[in-house]
Amino acid sequence: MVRLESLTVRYGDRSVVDGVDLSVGAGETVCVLGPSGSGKSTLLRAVAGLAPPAEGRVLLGGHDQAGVPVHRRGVGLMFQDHQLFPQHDVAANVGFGLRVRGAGRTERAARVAELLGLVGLAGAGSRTVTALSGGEQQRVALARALAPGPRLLMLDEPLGQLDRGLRERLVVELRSLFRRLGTTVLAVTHDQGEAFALADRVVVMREGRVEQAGSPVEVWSRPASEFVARFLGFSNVVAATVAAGTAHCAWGAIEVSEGAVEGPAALLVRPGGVHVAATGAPAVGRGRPGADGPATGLGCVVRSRTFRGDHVVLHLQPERGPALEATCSLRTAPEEGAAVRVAIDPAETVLLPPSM
Ligand SMILES: Nc1ncnc2c1ncn2[C@@H]1O[C@H](COP(=O)(O)OP(=O)(O)OP(=O)(O)O)[C@@H](O)[C@H]1O
Repeated sequence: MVRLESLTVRYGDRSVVDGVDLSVGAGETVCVLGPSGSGKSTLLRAVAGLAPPAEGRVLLGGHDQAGVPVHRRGVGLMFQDHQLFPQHDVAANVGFGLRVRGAGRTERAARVAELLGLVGLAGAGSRTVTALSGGEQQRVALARALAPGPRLLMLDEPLGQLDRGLRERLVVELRSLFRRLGTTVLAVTHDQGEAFALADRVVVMREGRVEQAGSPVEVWSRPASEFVARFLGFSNVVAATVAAGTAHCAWGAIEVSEGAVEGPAALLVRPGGVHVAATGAPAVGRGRPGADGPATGLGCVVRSRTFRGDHVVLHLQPERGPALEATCSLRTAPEEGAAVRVAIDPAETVLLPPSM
């Protein structure tokens, strides 16, 4: 449905999108994820025809879109600030694209009613858009983008301005709606939770380039780089050297898979893989084990605890190496200031390429 070949978009002499190759299959939902300024919106604008490529090609349905204007690309756009027409009611907003295309009054009314039903706003056609809640406005914007039956729906931070609870609910609704309609979707967001809940495939961007692409599970379980790991919120990353199935790092020696590439690397430890046991011993004045001892008894001090509903996140200062984050149950969480020993579970680690 969508194919980007070495797509580059420049502002002045700066490549904001830099040689991106990406495909989106029919009926697939792809979410482009990345920090602010990584080029996500520009990528979307290039596909829509709002930002001309400096190099490379945009193909939709196999056809090169060079020179094809926005309104002839057959794409539906929905932006963060949903840009509804405040002077028109809900039905006129949803029917806007149909009217532009010359659809008659009866056809328009039927299609608008159908779409309002789809987005859970049946019967709301005569309401004023300014009197709707943020979530309702979002649904109207979605119905408007879907109304002309676009072959591709593009969403830019679709749920950006809504509160967390509403976003989580809408993401689930959107996903089932897209599945039902078989809509092809290319969305951009900086919110990884949103991307992971919505997408069949996520694409992580960094400074105009694709850093990693894969299913949510693949990216989550095997981040390709320290950048991706940190972007996903993992902070336990340390420089390591791999030799004979062991990663040697400041936190100790940790078993890795037999086939692991030897030499310099970075090691990610998931917070759930940092197992904490209280020592009862004072935090200071402990004997220091060797700099590369086994990571089964790394002494740490609990710097802070953050309550997260069903678990507690502990911020630990190890006796050597960078800070560590651990999760544990409410029942077993040690107090701030407590001295603990941690064991690192090798099954909860990921070897990453060495960081630059
Ligand atoms: N019209 C423009 N002229 C010059 N520079 C621009 C223009 N539009 C965007 N940029 C720059 O291009 C870079 C990428 O912007 P873009 O909006 O694509 O990033 P983004 O990843 O979508 O960010 P955000 O999440 O903040 O929206 C930014 O550094 C931005 O300042």
